[in-house]
Amino acid sequence: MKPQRILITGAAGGMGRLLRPRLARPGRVLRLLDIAPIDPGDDGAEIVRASVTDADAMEAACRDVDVLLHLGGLSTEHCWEQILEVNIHGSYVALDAARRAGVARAVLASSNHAIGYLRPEDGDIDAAAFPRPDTHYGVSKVALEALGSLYADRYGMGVVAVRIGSCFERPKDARMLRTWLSPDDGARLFEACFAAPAPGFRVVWGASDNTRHWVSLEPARALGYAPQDDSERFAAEIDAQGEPDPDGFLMSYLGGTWCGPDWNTAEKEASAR
Ligand SMILES: NC(=O)c1ccc[n+]([C@@H]2O[C@H](COP(=O)([O-])OP(=O)(O)OC[C@H]3O[C@@H](n4cnc5c(N)ncnc54)[C@H](O)[C@@H]3O)[C@@H](O)[C@H]2O)c1
Ligand SMILES: O=C(O)[C@H]1O[C@@H](O)[C@H](O)[C@@H](O)[C@@H]1O
Repeated sequence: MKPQRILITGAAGGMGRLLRPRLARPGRVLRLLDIAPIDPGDDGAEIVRASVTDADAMEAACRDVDVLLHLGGLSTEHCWEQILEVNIHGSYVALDAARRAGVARAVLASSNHAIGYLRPEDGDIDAAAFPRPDTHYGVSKVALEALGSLYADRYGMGVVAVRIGSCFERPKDARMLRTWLSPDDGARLFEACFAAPAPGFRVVWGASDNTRHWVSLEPARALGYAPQDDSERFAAEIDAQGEPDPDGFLMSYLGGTWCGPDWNTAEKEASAR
């Protein structure tokens, strides 16, 4: 049987490193791509040093691939030109290379920041809510989702955009108790996205089964995701850091402080001119 080959872009990054051991298995080849160096490891992974903005390199990287897991790009706010080139154009290049190479499934790392301006106080947020991006970065994730929708409808690719909350070893603050995606649940969720039959295009929320939650997991569960972790086991430690201001940006918006003045990149760019 042909081994399942998964191309992971941005594999040198935080999530890529957390996911590599969790997604590796017999009969599967991980092809790991990044502009940054990647540990060769001893798991038989194929390493590709390339940019997601390089169409020829991406087409070569997509050859014989069954699934594209697109994590690569800028993972925080940047100036518009960089976001446009790396996150928006780079996502187009990656998806179009996948189409040309006949890759049937794409799983895209979208973000809570695509809907960052939604307010949890208005009730549990719909995972596939209409975009409310909080930054240029958030706009790039909306564009990523739109590209995914286009490639599903026009070219018949199965595409799942995961609006990831906060995927780290552990939650770091009171907001992340609401948005945390444990690395193990991250792997479970991506496996569900790889295996779901004929998903068409879906937008799902990427979080663990946190007691304190803001966004519905139902669309992800409908794909077969069965989360097993809950950030509550870190709650006592995080609560001991002190009660966050309930009216501050951190707790008022899904995107947290990214909705506040510290992340107003357009204003910073204007004042630097
Ligand atoms: N970690 C989270 O909580 C979280 C939450 C929501 C969304 N996401 C998204 O998930 C993805 C992975 O996040 P992360 O936390 O691992 O980020 P990260 O910054 O640690 O990793 C991103 C990787 O992409 C690589 N990269 C940057 N430009 C590239 C290019 N032109 N070509 C190829 N690779 C390039 C970087 O070198 C880096 O290794 C990102 O798309 C991020 O926006 C992450
Ligand atoms: O909102 C969050 O916690 C996370 O959102 C992701 O999109 C970002 O890549 C990451 O840097 C943030 O920590």
